[in-house]
Amino acid sequence: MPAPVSQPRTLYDKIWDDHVVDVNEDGLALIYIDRHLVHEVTSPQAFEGLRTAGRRVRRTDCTLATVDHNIPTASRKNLTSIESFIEQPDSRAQCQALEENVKDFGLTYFGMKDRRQGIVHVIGPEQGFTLPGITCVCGDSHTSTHGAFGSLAFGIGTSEVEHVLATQTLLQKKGKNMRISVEGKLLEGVTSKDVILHIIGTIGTAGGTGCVVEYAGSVIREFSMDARMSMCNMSIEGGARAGMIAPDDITFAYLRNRPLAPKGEVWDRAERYWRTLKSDEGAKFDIEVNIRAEDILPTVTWGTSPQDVVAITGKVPDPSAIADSQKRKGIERALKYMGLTPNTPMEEITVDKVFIGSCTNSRIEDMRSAARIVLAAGPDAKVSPNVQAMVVPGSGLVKQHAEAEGLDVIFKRAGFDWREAGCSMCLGMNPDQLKPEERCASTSNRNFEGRQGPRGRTHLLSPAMAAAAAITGKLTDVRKFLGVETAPEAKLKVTSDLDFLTDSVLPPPEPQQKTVSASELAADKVLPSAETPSSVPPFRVLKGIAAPLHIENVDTDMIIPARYLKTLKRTGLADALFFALRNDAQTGEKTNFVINREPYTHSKILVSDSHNFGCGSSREHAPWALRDFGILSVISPSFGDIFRNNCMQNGMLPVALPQEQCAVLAKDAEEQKEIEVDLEKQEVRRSNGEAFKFEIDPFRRHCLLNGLDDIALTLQKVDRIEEFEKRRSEVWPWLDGFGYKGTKIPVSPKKTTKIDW
Ligand SMILES: CC(C)[C@H](C(=O)O)[C@@H](O)C(=O)O
Ligand code: SF4
Repeated sequence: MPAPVSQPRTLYDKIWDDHVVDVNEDGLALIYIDRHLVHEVTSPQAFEGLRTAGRRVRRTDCTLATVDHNIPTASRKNLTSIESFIEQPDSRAQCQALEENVKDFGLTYFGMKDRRQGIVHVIGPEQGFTLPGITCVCGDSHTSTHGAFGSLAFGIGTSEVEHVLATQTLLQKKGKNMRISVEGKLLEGVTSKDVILHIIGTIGTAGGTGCVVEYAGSVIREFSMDARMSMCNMSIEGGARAGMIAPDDITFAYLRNRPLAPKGEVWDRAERYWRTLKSDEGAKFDIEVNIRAEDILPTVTWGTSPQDVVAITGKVPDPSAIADSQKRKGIERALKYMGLTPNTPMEEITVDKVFIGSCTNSRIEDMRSAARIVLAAGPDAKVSPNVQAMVVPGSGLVKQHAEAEGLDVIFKRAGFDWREAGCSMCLGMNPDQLKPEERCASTSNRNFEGRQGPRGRTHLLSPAMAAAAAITGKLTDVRKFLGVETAPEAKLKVTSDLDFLTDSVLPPPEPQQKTVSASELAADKVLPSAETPSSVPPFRVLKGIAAPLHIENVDTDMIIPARYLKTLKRTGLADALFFALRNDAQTGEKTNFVINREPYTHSKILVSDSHNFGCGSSREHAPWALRDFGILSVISPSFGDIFRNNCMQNGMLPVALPQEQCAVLAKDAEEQKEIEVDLEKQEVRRSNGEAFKFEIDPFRRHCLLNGLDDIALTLQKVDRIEEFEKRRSEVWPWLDGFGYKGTKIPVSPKKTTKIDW
């Protein structure tokens, strides 16, 4: 509850304070979640958990579901059902499971036949589901996108998805405040994508770990909402779980008249509140980073981490010039994977594929920016003969909007493939994938090994740069296409998003404030006692062989590639663990990778001597795969935030120790000496008896030691949640279910009380 506070507060502090339902003695807070987006990959196990426990979705009016990751982007002209349309059986099963679940639990769902369907992070803002001042979560790391509206938005794992579905709250530790200011004037041809790539290159992929980043400065203030979303989207690539931008007139103009935005007097009231959402003068930031706009050039990545950036005018780095041996090895490894020779000018790198899409860059402005370059290349410009280029709009509505502006014609005429909405080749869970060693200029956000297909090679860049690469067949400085006079008839006609949101095809918004009260919920369900043994096995002391790992920034795509996320279960993933490292891509034979070798095939612990283990995607499949293999504890100098949380939700212990101690333990592991992780004493013991102490939140320690289930514990606080909801309805009435009439929603809930939008 907002208490009278005299201290200057940051935007993050304010939103946080407004959402605290309860705080433990050790500072762990239960925060209320205003908006929950759900997709097919990270939700099946969560719904199954609800079913098993006999729980329902607490706030169907605050939950919105869609399919995006698995779906084909081929024409939907012949689409009758998911069953007949999706060929890959495991992709089909996940999409069908979501369709079942939204029916069973009474959720609003944008299916493949609904033109509002699209990537979760595109449709939330588009519909006005995302609003300033809210907390917003999704089982997806790029939920940070929604912070562009001045909200606290972050990705969570599947266990937390279940927690939010059941309780509409999350247990959270407050992060640090970080501010990144970009001041000055951007050079021609430099876009928000270049700005965020430059920032990640500056702070590194672990730079924002444990922080919520506020982007500030004149450059950010001048950015449109689409540009702000591209920036906040990639906060996770900078290690931060959330990024945010103070809402302003640009934000309000974007939101006004969106289907789910408040209307009339409620809008006025909301806007008055939203205008208070900015960091106070003198508010304290734990970390401040200042970037000069003039230092940013059109930027691309050369390696396999989003921090591996270089200006397009630059060259592939030369590892022989790097003194630090670990860094040098990292670069050598990345260059080998990328098939690049040191000192090659970036503009000489030829590409095989171009992908314009993903939740970073698939909005209308991204489409326009790419189309502008195609136009500037001349009326007869064609995609280079050696290149296959695809454009995948972020939602059915973006597609329709782009078509109304004739952008599809510009792309198609030049030989681009114009597709239907979805995540597509961003991670290739559908048929859109790179072949081994194919090189792609991609507007997505991750260039990890195997990200766009096994052994595929990714260069991240802006939509304009991607279009330029498609035409020339090489990574190209987009500025070569600027200042080119285009024929008057070739100029783009620009129309408003709202034309596509308010026409007769969409049901008009209808404010509705009915919610399931906590007492209603409690009445038909005896709450499980907190001390009831749950399915999470307790963790006390773990002794055994540890596998040493010497790779920096081990991302969750490396721990488990996307194609193994298509499961409906939490088990059976042992063979998928570190798949690309354990299996030779050419021969299919087992490699010499550490956990393939004796005695490490029996590892119970994994020791990384390098930072940022488990960064990237929120896939809980990463800890599930480790656990299935038999590894129950990971020791590393630092962890990706979501991965760390996900481990603890599964009775696994992530231990953060100083880098020197990790190096000592990794050496012990190399020598096949056993290591003992003792949670009770909070220490890691070497075989010679030396002990390294570690820190852990007291509450998390208690839960792990006793195998306690967070949901059962939270449901014991149902009175506090109900109290919060009552006040929320009074103070922020626009947050209760606004919405659709329901006529277009193709679901008929079976077991649950139906709450219409
Ligand atoms: C599938 C999902 C868990 C994942 C994420 O969290 O980011 C995906 O969207 C990705 O981009 O890798
Ligand atoms: S990063 Fe890619 S896969 Fe993940 S949500 Fe965005 S578009 Fe989808």
